[in-house]
Amino acid sequence: MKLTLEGIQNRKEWEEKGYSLPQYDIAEMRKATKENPFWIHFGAGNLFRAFHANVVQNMLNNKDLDRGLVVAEGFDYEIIEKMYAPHDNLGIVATLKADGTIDKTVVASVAESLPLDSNNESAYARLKEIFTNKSLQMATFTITEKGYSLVNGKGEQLPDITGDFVDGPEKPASYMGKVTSLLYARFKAGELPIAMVSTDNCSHNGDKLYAAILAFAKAWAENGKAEKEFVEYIDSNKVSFTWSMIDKITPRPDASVEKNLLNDGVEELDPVITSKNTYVAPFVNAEETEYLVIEDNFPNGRLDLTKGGLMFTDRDTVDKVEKMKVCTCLNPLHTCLAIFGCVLGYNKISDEMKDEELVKLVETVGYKEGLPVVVNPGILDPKEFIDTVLKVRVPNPFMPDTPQRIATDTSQKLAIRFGETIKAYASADNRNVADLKLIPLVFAGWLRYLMAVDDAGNAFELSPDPLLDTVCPYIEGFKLGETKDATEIEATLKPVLENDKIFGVNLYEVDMAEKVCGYFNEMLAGVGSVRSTLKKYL
Ligand SMILES: NC(=O)c1ccc[n+]([C@@H]2O[C@H](COP(=O)([O-])OP(=O)(O)OC[C@H]3O[C@@H](n4cnc5c(N)ncnc54)[C@H](O)[C@@H]3O)[C@@H](O)[C@H]2O)c1
Ligand SMILES: O=P(O)(O)OC[C@@H](O)[C@@H](O)[C@H](O)[C@H](O)CO
Repeated sequence: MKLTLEGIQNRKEWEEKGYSLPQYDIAEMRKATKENPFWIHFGAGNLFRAFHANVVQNMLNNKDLDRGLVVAEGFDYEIIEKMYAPHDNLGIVATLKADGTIDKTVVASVAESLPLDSNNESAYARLKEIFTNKSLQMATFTITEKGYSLVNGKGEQLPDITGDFVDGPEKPASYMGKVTSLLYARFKAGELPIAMVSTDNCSHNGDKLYAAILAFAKAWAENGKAEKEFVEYIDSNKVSFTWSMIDKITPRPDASVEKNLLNDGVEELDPVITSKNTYVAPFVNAEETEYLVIEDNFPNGRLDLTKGGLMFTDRDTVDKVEKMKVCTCLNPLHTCLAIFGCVLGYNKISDEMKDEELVKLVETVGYKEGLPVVVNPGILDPKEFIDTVLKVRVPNPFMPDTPQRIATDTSQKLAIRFGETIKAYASADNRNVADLKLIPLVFAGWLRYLMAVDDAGNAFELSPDPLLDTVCPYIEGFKLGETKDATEIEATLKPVLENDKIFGVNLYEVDMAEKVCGYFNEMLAGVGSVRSTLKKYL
């Protein structure tokens, strides 16, 4: 059983093994999509394949759509070369249910996959052709939070960005430069309307995309590389930068799922860790639960994607629902488990949900510290949401999610995942930041994590994070078994603790720095001291 257009011709063979196959004419769908694309996605990683592409597949099956999607990959071209091209853009989605069964679907909704690479003339020309097509309604993104950044960890502009600002839209090297050059082509084609929809886990994600693209438009206009009307176009109601909230736990492709598919007879499933550190395979594995709530602002109209389960609402509701998920009911709890999971030697998130202290930790951070300051968005109930996260989704033993995946880019996530709660306590008349006992423990846990030595005293590898080079030097002087006096710790860690980009607040200004240092010192005492610190405070 080969995962190619030819390989799935023998439908009976796949269906006998329980695979759901596309119920539409793939060639016809691809032709229609190429002629009149309506949806392009940037970021060909796992979430896109498990969620966006699967939604479109379901809608194609139900005849709610007649066209699929185009995907562009602008950071890690290996994903296209190694996973999309050899499999004719097909992918297997393995949905891991809480009862242990796996739904297996061959998804064929990706009509075209293209590297967003300005050195690849034909692919770039094709992308411009897509962007100048009147039919295009939306561009979605899953490129991680750092994908929108124009600066490095020290706040310095990235060299590619500086070069692109000067050189203009002809041949940009940076991701956002490339995306802006496609929008420039759309502007030149008659200021055609479009919705730019970030579906990354960052607060007010649409604003991040807008800020990056606007910076390019302004720089190009200032440097005589684009008309000033291009800036007006980006700022006009012809181009929207909608906010969204996305939710579907999508772990990296897992060996147990690969084995299951191999046992069915599916061939050539080898996962790859690309040179840019993306974990990809011809299949993706994800949970069943999914939410995609999007601000309903589509200047070129939109098809009725509610039939695929997407929810459309106003910006204020998206804001509330995103805050509920990203700042309280899911992602902070994930980060607690990621940090302490790595330090306590766990390799599976669901196993951590059998650990008495860790369960108490996430319950307290979630229900006691976070939930009281959450605003109910109305369309999803925060209490029910967190209940399902902690009782069904995260403990699902069939989900091969790892603390190491979630620990990726922690420095980029602490501010939104915990900082908003701290700010809410600081600004409420009836609350006190000092009542937050465990959020500072998690911050201390992160500093302890950065030592890259687990609670048993063994070295482990830190997950990739753009700030490692910036923050690790402050941690270098600390050794397991060597506690220090409080002033010494604070003096060393001050530049980190006062960095509001990392924590969302300056920890000194909210009187939390001392508490974090105290916890950190306790966790330094020796082998087992992370566990004993958790026991002491939980
Ligand atoms: N996996 C999940 O459970 C999940 C759930 C909800 C939201 N998300 C959001 O989706 C994002 C992607 O998740 P995924 O599971 O697809 O990850 P993935 O590792 O499978 O794919 C990451 C994607 O981002 C791109 N990327 C990485 N670094 C980049 C950079 N510096 N600039 C531009 N592009 C870059 C990669 O090329 C790839 O396309 C997450 O960062 C998060 O914001 C993920
Ligand atoms: O994807 P990230 O890197 O923002 O965060 C890791 C996980 O917390 C995240 O992917 C969750 O699985 C996801 O947000 C669930 O919807």
